[in-house]
Amino acid sequence: MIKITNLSIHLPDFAVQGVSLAITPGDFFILLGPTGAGKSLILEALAGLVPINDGSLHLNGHEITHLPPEKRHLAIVYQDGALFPHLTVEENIAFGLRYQKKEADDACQTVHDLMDRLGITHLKNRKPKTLSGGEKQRTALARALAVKPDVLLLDEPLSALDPVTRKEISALLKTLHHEENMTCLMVTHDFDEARYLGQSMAVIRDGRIEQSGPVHTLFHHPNTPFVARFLGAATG
Ligand SMILES: Nc1ncnc2c1ncn2[C@@H]1O[C@H](COP(=O)(O)OP(=O)(O)OP(=O)(O)O)[C@@H](O)[C@H]1O
Repeated sequence: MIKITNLSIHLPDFAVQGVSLAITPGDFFILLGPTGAGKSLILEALAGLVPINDGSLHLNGHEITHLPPEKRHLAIVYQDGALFPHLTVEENIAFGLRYQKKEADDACQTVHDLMDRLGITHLKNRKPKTLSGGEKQRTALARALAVKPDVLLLDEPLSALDPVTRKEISALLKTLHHEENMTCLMVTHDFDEARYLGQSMAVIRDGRIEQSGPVHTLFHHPNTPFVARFLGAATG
């Protein structure tokens, strides 16, 4: 489903170097690693938001390396939701649908169904600055799902939330992933989140993949001293 081959990104003070990953359809794939390791850059390269120097990206067998972001059939959710401040909750969710050739009635139905599913119908006329962190992330998730992406990219979507809301939204993510059988790729710092949500994962270090495979394998059978030390903090 997602194939990243030999991805390289050269920045003035940092480089992603020869990253290759294959993510199967329906997988919940986690990118874990120390701060500044290049996790978000890999996500953004896939979304077409940073220029890449080398390598190729494929989605469902089609090369997307040089496609503009809006043609990649991906949606991304950020830590702070990145909602449009001047639009209401309902308008934020409907935003991406403007670019899809959908009948107005269908688009309206999609938005209402999503607000209902994510429990935010009562907030539909509110602007983002009046929302709590959890309400913002529910809206951001609804906006991402509205365009029916092939892959949902999640860049630390839970890290700005208080612990209770974090649990709530991560349970919601798990349900959505299960119900939609959607492929998800998530950057996180949180070992518990990785174990709760993830099926596969890669540990990233200094712009390279240190180890990738099933979540359970990485936590229990790390194959480098770095992964053992890094994840060791989680297993005690
Ligand atoms: N547009 C850019 N221009 C220059 N340097 C950048 C750019 N984007 C990211 N970097 C640098 O690349 C490195 C990796 O950044 P990235 O955001 O991918 O790390 P990360 O693993 O996601 O970190 P964190 O877990 O802290 O979010 C950092 O040193 C960052 O400063």
